[in-house]
Amino acid sequence: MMRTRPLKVALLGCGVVGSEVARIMTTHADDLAARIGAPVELAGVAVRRPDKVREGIDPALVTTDATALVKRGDLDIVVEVIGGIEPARTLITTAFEHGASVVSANKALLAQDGAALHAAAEQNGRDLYYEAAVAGAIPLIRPLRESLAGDKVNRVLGIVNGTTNFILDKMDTTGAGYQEALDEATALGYAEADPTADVEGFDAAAKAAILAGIAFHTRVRLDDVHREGMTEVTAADFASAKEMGCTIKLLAICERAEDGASVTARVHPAMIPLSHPLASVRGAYNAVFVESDASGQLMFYGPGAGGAPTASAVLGDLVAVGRNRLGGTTGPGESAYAALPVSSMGEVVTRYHISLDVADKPGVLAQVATVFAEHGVSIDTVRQQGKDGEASLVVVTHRASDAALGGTVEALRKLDTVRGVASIMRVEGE
Ligand SMILES: NC(=O)C1=CN([C@@H]2O[C@H](COP(=O)(O)OP(=O)(O)OC[C@H]3O[C@@H](n4cnc5c(N)ncnc54)[C@H](O)[C@@H]3O)[C@@H](O)[C@H]2O)C=CC1
Ligand SMILES: N[C@@H](CC=O)C(=O)O
Ligand code: NA
Repeated sequence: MMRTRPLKVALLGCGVVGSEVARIMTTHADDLAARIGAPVELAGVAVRRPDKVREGIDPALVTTDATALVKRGDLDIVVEVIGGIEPARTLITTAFEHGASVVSANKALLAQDGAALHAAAEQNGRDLYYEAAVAGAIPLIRPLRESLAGDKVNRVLGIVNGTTNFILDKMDTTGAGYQEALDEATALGYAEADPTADVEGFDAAAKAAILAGIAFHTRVRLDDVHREGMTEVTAADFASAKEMGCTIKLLAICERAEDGASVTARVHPAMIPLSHPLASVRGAYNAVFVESDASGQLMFYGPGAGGAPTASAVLGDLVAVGRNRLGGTTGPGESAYAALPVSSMGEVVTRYHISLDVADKPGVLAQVATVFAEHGVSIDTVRQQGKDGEASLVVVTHRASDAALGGTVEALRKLDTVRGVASIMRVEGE
């Protein structure tokens, strides 16, 4: 039966995502009401620039005072799509204190302060939902939190940043320059307000922290995630990858250690074979593999960024939270009971592709191979190319720990015959 009193929703932020949330709330109002069991009323919209024309939004609802809006006391749900840490954090906490549930797309904030926000939601008997915070439209948070709650997740691996996938894809397939591709991703609404968050891997690391936390029932914060961005990936790296039958993607990888006693989370560019499904993830699409004991391997794929896809996830949360409000209940909160330690990058085990500039003279190859052996890193293949008395040596290793590889590279740099380490790239997905 439809309740006549509407659920009151406040929208904080009306940018790329917020404007799409408002649009769909209006155009799909009847369906949303039928699905929730009560009409949804847009009760206020907090913006920074009040003079901007916002099609479909009643100017009387627009305010620059987000704090006063969340303190109104009659709101059922606050949708936070401002981004950043403050004032978003205070606004969300204030919304809980004044009786509202919260839907947010803010991965940066959740990765930094998720535990405190969950606690505030629980203390006030309200919901905190954030499907849009990871991989845009792709349902990932709810499947991990709910559908897989009876299984044991061992690994989450994937492409979780649309902007960098868009850039790397363009560099690989059209030879476009980095800046040109980044400008296009920004114009399309994929990039963060400060795109450094995308290209330096902070955004993907925040998402990795959120995914690892839910997957392993353990608190994982942004600082626990090893992070390398993609700004140093060059056309030469793509050429090396092609020679190996690979391409390069910025990956987020969260793993449970083999003994189950700890977990790791990392973000870095990696070579993956062209035959791997992640290699064909194009543009701003995301794809995430989840491996669990009983389910085996699951793949989640779809648009990972952009206004409308992200709004889809926000509205899905809005419906879920709205139903909870009507039912006088809340959904699952934070689950961190396992409290596993998060190990450092040194303990991660994977394969490596290393490109060295060396002197082209007898004995160099043996010298280099000895350094690898001394550090317990086993070589899979070596390829050498001569160029005017100098040579380039491409070594691909078997699986080794990051610590062992680090020690190897340090020792290689000390060899007189090694002129430089041109690139080191991890090889995943084999
Ligand atoms: N754009 C995308 O593809 C996705 C974005 N997100 C997240 O969604 C959130 C919003 O992202 P976008 O819409 O892309 O950013 P945006 O920069 O287009 O929109 C944010 C809006 O909030 C406004 N704002 C800032 N401070 C404010 C304040 N104190 N009061 C009221 N309004 C304020 C800004 O003027 C801006 O219009 C961020 O947390 C972002 O990480 C999540 C998934 C995908
Ligand atoms: N900037 C982010 C937006 C979605 O989370 C991205 O590019 O993935
Ligand atoms: Na999502």
